[in-house]
Amino acid sequence: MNNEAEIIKIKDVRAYVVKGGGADYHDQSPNHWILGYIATPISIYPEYRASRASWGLNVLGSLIVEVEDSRGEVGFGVSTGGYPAAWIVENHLKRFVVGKYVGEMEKTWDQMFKATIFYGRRGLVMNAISAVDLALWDLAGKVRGLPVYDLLGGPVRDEIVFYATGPRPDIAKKKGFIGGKLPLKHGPADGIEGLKENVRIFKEWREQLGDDFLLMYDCWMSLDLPYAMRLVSELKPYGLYWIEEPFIPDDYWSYGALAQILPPTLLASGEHESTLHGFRMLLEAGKVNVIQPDITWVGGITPMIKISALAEAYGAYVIPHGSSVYGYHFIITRVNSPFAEYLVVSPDATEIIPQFSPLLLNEPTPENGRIKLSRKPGFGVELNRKIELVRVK
Ligand SMILES: C[C@H](O)[C@H](O)CC(=O)C(=O)O
Ligand SMILES: [Mg+2]
Repeated sequence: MNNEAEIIKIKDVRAYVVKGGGADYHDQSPNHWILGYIATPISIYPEYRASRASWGLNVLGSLIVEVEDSRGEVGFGVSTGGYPAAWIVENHLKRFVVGKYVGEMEKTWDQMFKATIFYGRRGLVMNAISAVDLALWDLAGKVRGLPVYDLLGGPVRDEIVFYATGPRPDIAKKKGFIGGKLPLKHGPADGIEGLKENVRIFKEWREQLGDDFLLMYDCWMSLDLPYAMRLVSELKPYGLYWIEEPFIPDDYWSYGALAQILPPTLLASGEHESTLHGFRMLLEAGKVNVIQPDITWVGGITPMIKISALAEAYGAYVIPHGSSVYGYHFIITRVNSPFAEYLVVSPDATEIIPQFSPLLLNEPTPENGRIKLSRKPGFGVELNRKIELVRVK
């Protein structure tokens, strides 16, 4: 750390909310594929089965946090969490940031986490902490003139390869992705007919796409153990690479039970998990092979360093959920993160557009299924000032 950076202090923190896509990629118009007929825990209620907008998956909006240092340099970070998370940043977290020197991420994170345990640990509070932490890493990179991946120890590979999440794995394959993750359509409430339909959809894609293309199913917490066991048994002959998030995050024991019948199919989960201890439970009791922290939800880059090291000790991959550029800067520095997720956010899943569209400028987007990161300082992206940022106080 150069001496100059040591004495540069943070003088202001600002929180904003943006509606319409961005880091809250579920905040889309109701006819977007991501809000359609996809199994969720609340699908057991027929009135909430056909559309994920019906029960409010798109209510939050994106959170943006800016941190400004005494020389006027600004770093920013993003998350979901919308207005309530922005309020937490302005009215609670700010005090742990203003007056710190640029680069004090570990101490700031520890203070923000410990001061919010009484109402936090997960969800909105971790969204808020994430955006602050990412803003601090962005600023630290800008002050030093280095990309965040250099602050994390430097790249272990030249480029990142991707799988794509969405209902059109055929387009993903044509565009050079190494695999596709399908949203599971039916959950237990759709009965045996729904289960057979889930299997039929998967089988047809496998036959169309060939054996070497990775194919996964994302169950978005919607299954119970007996259903998951049967689904996996029926999909194994068709080369299910991983089954993702079959159960609600706290049910580590169903994860552990399912893990016993899975190999060679992998068990993936963790996008709604947080804290080092939460991931320890997922790895130890849940026996997951792939953990998927979302860097914009889990608390930012700072906790990722520990969580990723823990996963390595368990022989597990770390393939962050979503996370866009924040994930890319982390993944490129970690041996146990062999590829990345690209979440298809074009409404009909036919185009490859930036994951956090329209929030960021210069957001890297896979070309031929891969990305080479630039050497721009910080995370190398800027806020798109043409969209409406609403300041929250
Ligand atoms: C498609 C999934 O249901 C969800 O919207 C995104 C997700 O969980 C993932 O990308 O993983
Ligand atoms: Mg998922």
